[in-house]
Amino acid sequence: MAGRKFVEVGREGLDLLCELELTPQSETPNIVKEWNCLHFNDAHIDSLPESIDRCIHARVIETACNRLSCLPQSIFNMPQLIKLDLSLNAFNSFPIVLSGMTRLQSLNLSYNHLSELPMQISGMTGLKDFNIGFNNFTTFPTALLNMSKLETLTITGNMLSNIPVEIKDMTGLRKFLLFCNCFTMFPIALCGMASLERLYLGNLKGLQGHHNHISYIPADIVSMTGLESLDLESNKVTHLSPQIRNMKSLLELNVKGNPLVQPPEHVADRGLDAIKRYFEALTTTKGILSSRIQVNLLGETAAGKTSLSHTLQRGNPTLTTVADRTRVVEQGTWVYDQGIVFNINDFGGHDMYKIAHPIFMSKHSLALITFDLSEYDPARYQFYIGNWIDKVQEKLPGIKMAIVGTHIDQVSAYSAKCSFSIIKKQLEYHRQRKQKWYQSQIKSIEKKILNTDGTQTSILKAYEDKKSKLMALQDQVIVIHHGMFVVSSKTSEGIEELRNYLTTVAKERAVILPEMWVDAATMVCNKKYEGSENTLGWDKIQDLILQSAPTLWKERRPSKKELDLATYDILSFLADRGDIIWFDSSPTLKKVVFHKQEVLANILKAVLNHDSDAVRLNLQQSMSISEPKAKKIHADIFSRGIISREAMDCLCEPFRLLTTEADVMVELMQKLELCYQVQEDPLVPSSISFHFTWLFMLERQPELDEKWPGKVPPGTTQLTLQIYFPFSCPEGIYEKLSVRQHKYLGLLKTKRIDWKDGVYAELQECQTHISRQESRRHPASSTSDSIITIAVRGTDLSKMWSVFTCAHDDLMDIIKEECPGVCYDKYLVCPHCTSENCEDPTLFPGEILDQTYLSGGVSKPKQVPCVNTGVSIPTDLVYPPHLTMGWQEVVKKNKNKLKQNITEPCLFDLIDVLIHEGILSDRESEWIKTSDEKNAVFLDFLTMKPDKAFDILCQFFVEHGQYDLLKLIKY
Ligand SMILES: Nc1nc2c(ncn2[C@@H]2O[C@H](COP(=O)(O)OP(=O)(O)OP(=O)(O)O)[C@@H](O)[C@H]2O)c(=O)[nH]1
Repeated sequence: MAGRKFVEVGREGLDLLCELELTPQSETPNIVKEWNCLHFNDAHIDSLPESIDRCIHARVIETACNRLSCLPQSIFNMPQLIKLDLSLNAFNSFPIVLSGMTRLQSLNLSYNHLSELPMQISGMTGLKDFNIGFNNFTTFPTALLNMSKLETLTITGNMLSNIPVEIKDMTGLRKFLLFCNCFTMFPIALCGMASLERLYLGNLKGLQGHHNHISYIPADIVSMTGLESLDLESNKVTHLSPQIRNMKSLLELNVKGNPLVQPPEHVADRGLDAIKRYFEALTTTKGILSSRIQVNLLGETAAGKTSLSHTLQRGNPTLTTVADRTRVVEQGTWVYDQGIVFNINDFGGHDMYKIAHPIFMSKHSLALITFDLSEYDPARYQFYIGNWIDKVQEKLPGIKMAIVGTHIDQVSAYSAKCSFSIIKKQLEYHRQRKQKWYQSQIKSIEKKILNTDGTQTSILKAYEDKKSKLMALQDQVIVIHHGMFVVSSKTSEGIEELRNYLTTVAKERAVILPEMWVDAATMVCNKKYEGSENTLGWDKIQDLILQSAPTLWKERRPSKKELDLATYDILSFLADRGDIIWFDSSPTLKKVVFHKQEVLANILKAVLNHDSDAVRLNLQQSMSISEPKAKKIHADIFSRGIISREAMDCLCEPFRLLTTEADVMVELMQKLELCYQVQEDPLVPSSISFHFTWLFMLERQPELDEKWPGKVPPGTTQLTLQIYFPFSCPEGIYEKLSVRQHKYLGLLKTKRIDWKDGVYAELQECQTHISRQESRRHPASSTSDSIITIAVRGTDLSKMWSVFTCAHDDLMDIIKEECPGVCYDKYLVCPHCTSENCEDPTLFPGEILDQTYLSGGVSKPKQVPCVNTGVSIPTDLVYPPHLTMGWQEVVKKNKNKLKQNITEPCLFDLIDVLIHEGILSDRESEWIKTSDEKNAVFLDFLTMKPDKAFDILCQFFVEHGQYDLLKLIKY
């Protein structure tokens, strides 16, 4: 038993050892002999005491982040030592004393200044895991070649460009990490290594100076018969070898961030199986070089988008008539030549339809921001150009954009030149303004990081995450084609330049596709014009695929599963290039393909129409409803945003939808979170109606003041979160949040009251008030900052936090899904200040809510200062329960439920992950697996581990969809 006990020691242990060093003859205290884990990280030391060998049972020494450049000789006398962490120190040469330590299994010397290793290192016959990442190696240290027992070797972040052929002698090597070196070619010597299981040759973001630039993968890679995982992220690979499909052992392949042509990026994004199927398809049919790109024309009404779209498509100057207004989207195809085709989306400029634009835009598309140069008023830059840039970047950060001024025929050359140079300056000012915002945010987060105590790993992680997200977004700020195009759809002036630009981009993005896919795609696209169906069902799609499939493939008689997979492959490539709209993440909607996008656009237009007269006319013309009913439906839509199922059918009547199609449309509206469903009378199915938050026109009713008075009532507490969007609130964010809240209310309507910019709801004995308002105006750019406020009142803090954190998490999810590029900042308003109605309340960082656990395993102090009022307030008013108790306590509190719900295979997987991350030892794992109460013993071990263990546990539950278990430990 004694041997299994873990005794860890930190700084105090180091102090005691330093005292013992002064008295070499003294007896070693028993406690020192019991220590087996010495944590001396970040201890500001430049040497370890010679007395270290008094810790005769020490198995692990962690002394990262110090200034060590040598080791005490006595370390050699520590026979039990198996793990030594010397990372982030000052070693210029390898500490030779270690070379005789045959039992040492894991040695970390990363982030030192090593450039060579002595031959004696081969004496470390027990070494399995060796990390020399981020040193100064320019060539592979040949001393390692004799170490046949080494299993994991990390040489990340050095300057290697070659690996010697003798590497094959390292027969024990399983995992080889070579991220961020200087490889320009795949190290061919590795191809002979049948034992290698995991190989990392990618690059890490944001790392300066170290980059692998591999562009070619040799076919010989198939000889790596043991390879399970290959990482080539952010290299220059264009073609993968078709042989890759013969690599039976390969389970993971990361080729993100490569300029892929074969397979195309969208195939690679879907994982190794999709890549293998792609190459399989290339064996039955030939590969065709093809480029079909979606071009999105965006801009205000009458900017000249439709005329430009027609001019590009027809190859002749074409003007629309004024009456020809685009609603939502009009689609067209411009065939440049056989291999290059553009799917043009011409979006209506009307405000209401902007919310629908992202549905039609693919992330690999191009955006042309279009404006009428003859009408251009520099004072309205933001309206004509700026808002559109912001909108596109919010929704699809990193997408390629260009600016197009139309009506050049109506502008003199001189004024065109003037406008051109003004707009250029305005674009630059816009870019700088955004960049400045990011810089100030990064600075403020860096300040927060500096002012946070290093033990607060959880909040530090939240800050670091925010910082890296801000830095990534800052890099993408308004990447716009350097020039601006000026064109005329009347005279064709400038059209040639625009066409050249588009075709150059298309050529750069050409990919190789299996002919079978291309043929199937043509069949589906033809249905847009030939068939009478509004949507295509799964069976119909499979019919088309089978019709176009080569005989060879059909003769193989593909199983149902094979046919389903081929259908997925073809549909995802069609969706990626914007030929169809397909919601593959929804179990019911994925069986339906919206191949006629204008049908979808028209239905959205009919339902979201703000034109009261047009809707009245539509209803009056409906065959299925009486006049009084039509009036009621009209009133419901325009006063309350409510559309009954009957009304919906009536609005969709002109599109002659089949019942199944109408059902799909209704489901789609909910999936897109345009509305929530309410059943007024649980016994009457026809009382179902849909509430469109987008259509709410009413102002906040004064009666609401009774339920939610301006001042917090005595005995009640208010938790408040403010999310602040500089420049503007992205369209649809608030509306979606409001719809999403309905999932907690179910079919009940009585417990919520909506108005144009807010919702009040009663949930779990708490009151919730979510609202959106404009704050500061920026006259120079004619934009306003916006704030979404989530407030919860009640008397039971634990229930309040649960409702509050759910609403916060919903909003964060919506931002991630809908507008990952948006700028925002968030604050928790001090509940004490709110109760006192303080004009200038104390604001706590909103990132508090991004933490998953309380660092350090110790409870927070009971009080925190409210700086602006100078009083102390209870901590649980600012920190949710899981952050006041410490995650260990939360796990212990819910141990019974966790114990009952973690299955054995799941537990074993989790143990593997924790061993892999160096958190559980093999002995601990054995102990758990052989015990009768496996889950209980596991949880006991877990609560003794550092915070990283909790992160891994949460991540594991997320990856395995075990949200109930996650909720148990997180909220
Ligand atoms: N002289 C001239 N007229 C143009 C040009 N481009 C468009 N127009 C005219 O400008 C008006 C608006 O053009 P559209 O192409 O319909 O504009 P839009 O951006 O599609 O407008 P919405 O559909 O409302 O969003 C029409 O009367 C066109 O004939 C151009 O380059 N030169």
